[in-house]
Amino acid sequence: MFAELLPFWTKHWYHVVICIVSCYFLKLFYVSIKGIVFTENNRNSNNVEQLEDEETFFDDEEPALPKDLEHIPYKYERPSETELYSRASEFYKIVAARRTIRFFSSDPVPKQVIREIIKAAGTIIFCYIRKNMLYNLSLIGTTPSGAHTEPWTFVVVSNKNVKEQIRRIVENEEEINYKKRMGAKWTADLLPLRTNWIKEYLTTAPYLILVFKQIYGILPNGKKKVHYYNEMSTCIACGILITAIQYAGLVTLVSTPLNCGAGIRNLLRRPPNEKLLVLLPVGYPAKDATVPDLQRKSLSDIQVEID
Ligand SMILES: N[C@@H](Cc1ccc(O)c(I)c1)C(=O)O
Repeated sequence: MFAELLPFWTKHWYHVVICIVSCYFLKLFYVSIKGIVFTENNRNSNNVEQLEDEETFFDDEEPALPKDLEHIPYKYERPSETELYSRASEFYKIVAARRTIRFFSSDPVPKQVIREIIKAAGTIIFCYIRKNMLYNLSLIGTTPSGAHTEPWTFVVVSNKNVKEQIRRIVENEEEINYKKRMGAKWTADLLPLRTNWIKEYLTTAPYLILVFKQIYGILPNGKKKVHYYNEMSTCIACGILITAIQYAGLVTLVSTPLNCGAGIRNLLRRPPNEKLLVLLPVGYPAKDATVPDLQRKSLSDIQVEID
């Protein structure tokens, strides 16, 4: 059979060689691109213990939840229809008073208040620094999540020095964002809000809450655990967080620092499975705080009823 194919090889050998050489260069190209992307994602990460993708893989045998998970009766007291309406209206009044605040008082807020707020949202990591070491303390919370994986981490920063470093990272990137990355249309659209790259609130607010989504979890055996709907679950947790801040009587601002994710993650020594979603300064508003005079869409603009 090989002898039969001999005329083919002798005629087309150079095609085969070209094919092999092309595959080799294609692989070289892939490896170098992967290297660039990986290095870019892990810049400034010297202090972080790396969990590289090659070292962890999904453990399919491990179920997300125990197979024999017990189901227990749900304790519920049905409110009257009058009570339903009055509670819904009362809640609406509380959340309707919420505004995005960019001017904060530096007055201290008891840490216990912040802990209660974050308990309402999800797992919290309280960071504190002693003798140049960063320590974490964790609690658990209420938000629903895909397969109950609770794919979030809330880092609460009150340390002056860490807040200053975060501000430096954010302002450096935001200056580039405003001057180059966002483009003329975007900056023009933001002009009425009077925002710019100078973020004083990052150092005046007593707390910065940094919300990370965990794109996968790590099992005790070091393998990856699937975190279903991790972004959606963490966004829901952020909604509960903002509402809890408002209900407690404090103010916040949802800031989304473009291009700051890796820098802040490394500064806070968070692992590579955690990606920064939003950053919320939390505290009292400054006495002379102002807000843009905005109107919200009406119910008929946002709701469609199908009976
Ligand atoms: N993140 C930037 C820019 C910004 C600000 C407000 C806003 O509604 C939008 I869209 C973008 C900043 O915080 O300045």
